[in-house]
Amino acid sequence: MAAEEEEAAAPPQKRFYRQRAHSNPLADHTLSYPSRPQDMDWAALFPSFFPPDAAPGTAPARVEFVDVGCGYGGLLVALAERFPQTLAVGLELRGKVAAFTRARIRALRAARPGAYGNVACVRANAMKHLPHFFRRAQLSKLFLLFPDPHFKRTKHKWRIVSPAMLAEYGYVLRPGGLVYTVTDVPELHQWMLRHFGEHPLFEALPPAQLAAEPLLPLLPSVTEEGQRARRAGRAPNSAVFRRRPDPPAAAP
Ligand SMILES: C[S@@+](CC[C@H](N)C(=O)[O-])C[C@H]1O[C@@H](n2cnc3c(N)ncnc32)[C@H](O)[C@@H]1O
Repeated sequence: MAAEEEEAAAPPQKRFYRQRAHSNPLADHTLSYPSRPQDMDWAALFPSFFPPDAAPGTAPARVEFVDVGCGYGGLLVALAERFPQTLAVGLELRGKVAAFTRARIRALRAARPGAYGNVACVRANAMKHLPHFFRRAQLSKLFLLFPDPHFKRTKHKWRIVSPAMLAEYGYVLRPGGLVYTVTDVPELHQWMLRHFGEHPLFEALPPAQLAAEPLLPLLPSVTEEGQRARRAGRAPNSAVFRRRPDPPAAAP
């Protein structure tokens, strides 16, 4: 095996990918993103789902799950194992963290050919560019796991849950699609409950459906932040919100 391939196949070490805990999502970052969803080169991220010999007219595979602020990729790995036929992408603002997650997925793919081909990570600012990546009603699941709490009132505008962001989540999610939130910060949990509760496009999942939601028990401990919270004895607060059907069009 060539040295380059060996390097690509080795699991990455976090000490080479350290970065400041927070990145200002409103700052100017040098990010590349497509002008429109149809301009995104998804085949480069998920080559096994875009075979060159696909029959003409075959509908191209599309991302269905998005992990907003995926960090070091723990959820993506779990999704790859549980939903191997569903494309899932993690959006991560911090460059080195996104690079770690990409290297982690590369190493997993090399270690188990045929597996992990359905997950990928993109360095992106979900607060600015979500509709550049995804079409209207494209997604069935969105994950907001341990989002940055930004405690100070002056930084609340950096939070990934806000009326403006909910309008975008409502745009990219299909009716019936689900948003999963987990946080170990009770005040942020209340903030998310309030914003989703007040938004006309979302409703909290009724308790009986929440209890039967198969992914929910997994989410608090599958990511690196979740494991950190668990080690520190901080309890996770979870919620699931459903995208309501579109309201009827107004009469002309
Ligand atoms: C506290 S970490 C949680 C990471 C992961 N979800 C977990 O549970 O381990 C929050 C992550 O969201 C990322 N993030 C914050 N704002 C973002 C944005 N606007 N777009 C994409 N990622 C963002 C941060 O860089 C950070 O890695």
